[in-house]
Amino acid sequence: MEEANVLILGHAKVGSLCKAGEVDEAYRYFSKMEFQSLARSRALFPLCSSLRSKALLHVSIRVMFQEGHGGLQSWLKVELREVRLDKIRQGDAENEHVYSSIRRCRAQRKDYGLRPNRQTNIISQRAMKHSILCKKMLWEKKDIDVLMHYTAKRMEELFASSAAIHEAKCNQSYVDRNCIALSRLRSMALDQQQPQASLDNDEQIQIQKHREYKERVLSSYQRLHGEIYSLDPASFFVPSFLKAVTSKSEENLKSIMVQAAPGIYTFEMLQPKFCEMLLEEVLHMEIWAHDSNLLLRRPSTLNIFGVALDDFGFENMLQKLLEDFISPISQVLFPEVCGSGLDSHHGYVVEYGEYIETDVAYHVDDSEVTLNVCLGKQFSGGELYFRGVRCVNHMDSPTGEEEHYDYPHVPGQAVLHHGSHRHGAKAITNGIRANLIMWCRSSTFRATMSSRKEFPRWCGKCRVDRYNSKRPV
Ligand SMILES: O=C(O)CCC(=O)C(=O)O
Ligand SMILES: [Fe+2]
Repeated sequence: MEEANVLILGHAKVGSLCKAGEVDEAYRYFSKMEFQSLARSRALFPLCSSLRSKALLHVSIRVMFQEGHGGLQSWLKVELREVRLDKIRQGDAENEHVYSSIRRCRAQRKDYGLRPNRQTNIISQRAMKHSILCKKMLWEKKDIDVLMHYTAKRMEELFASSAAIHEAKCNQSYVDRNCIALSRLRSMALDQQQPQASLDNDEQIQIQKHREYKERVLSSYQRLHGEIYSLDPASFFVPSFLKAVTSKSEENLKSIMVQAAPGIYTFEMLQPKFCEMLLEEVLHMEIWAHDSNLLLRRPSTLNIFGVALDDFGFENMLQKLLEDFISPISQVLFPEVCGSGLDSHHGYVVEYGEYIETDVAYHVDDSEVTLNVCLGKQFSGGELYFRGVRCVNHMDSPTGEEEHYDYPHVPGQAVLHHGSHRHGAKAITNGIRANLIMWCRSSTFRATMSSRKEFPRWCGKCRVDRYNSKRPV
């Protein structure tokens, strides 16, 4: 095999087998991939001359970048699915992500030699930069060859790293609470009222950094669509939503809501034009950050790709959306947590793609109520799965059969749920999905919650326990 003929663009395993002269083994891998109907990935593997002789003569390098990445990702998923299935067979994983204990999870992480958060952070930052550059090139319509050249250089490294991340994530089966800590810090960061003395040194440093970050963004970012930074209900919302909420009638409000499952409400909300503009704005932010050598802050510990909108000047618009629209709806639908209204928020856009990031770990939000609206674009998979509402004491308790609900995202459509409703998002299997998410909070609820002794009525486990304790033995 002539070394010079070896062109390795993609899969680390196939690549290293080729390099080592293990052509038959490489071919076996490649055939397996074809067998899994991943034929379009073919173009990603411009293999060495010996492989070509095995009927792969028509391999073309000039494949669209996204298609190529899709191929790789699919291949990765096939492998991971097998790993996961093995674990299920061994009785080592129950019910997708949901039931297992924290102890087992920690042990597994140790096995992989990973500290997922740190590791994920480092890799994701690299992947993020890579993705943004690629997006930017596509945006500027650069020659696809240049793009492929860049991709080729980075792919092997990124691919190997993301395999490790995905493996770690697939085994994460307890409720991820990191997002709560980070979000607490974030909300403190810009809140001058917070008694700073109660914070430790690390927290103070983080807060200061966030403040500086926000100042830097706000002072130099040039908006693409200035008009979406102030709330314009008539152009943002579909007429049915606008009419129902502005009528201020509980009956009208309920008439546009579908209760998909207990405590999960869906309704048509955003106009396609607004979704499109918001997505363009987010891309514009990412490109600007890349060009300015600014590492974008992640919207939460759960998401690698996406932008915290409040850092970019959307704070007032989202606050108005909260006060005028989401709060009145939530007072009707979730009186137990926001009867007195919602008064603060954390708003962001998240993005998922076959290559970038496909799913979200099982978690609860740092919110009383969460608004989640799909912005598009075309995708399959990525369902939001819900597994029952729980208070902090019962976060990892099992899910009852009746608490299982999977919601398929639809562009423009919103879902509103209790922040403590345990949930996650399944992997998307095709395309790109982006969502606008707003964690909505009530200071009144938080103040009274901390002094309350009795069980919360909204927690599924507390309810069952109370019922059982009252039953005659
Ligand atoms: O991607 C989604 O739809 C869910 C994301 C989510 O749950 C979150 O960001 O808190
Ligand atoms: Fe969430």
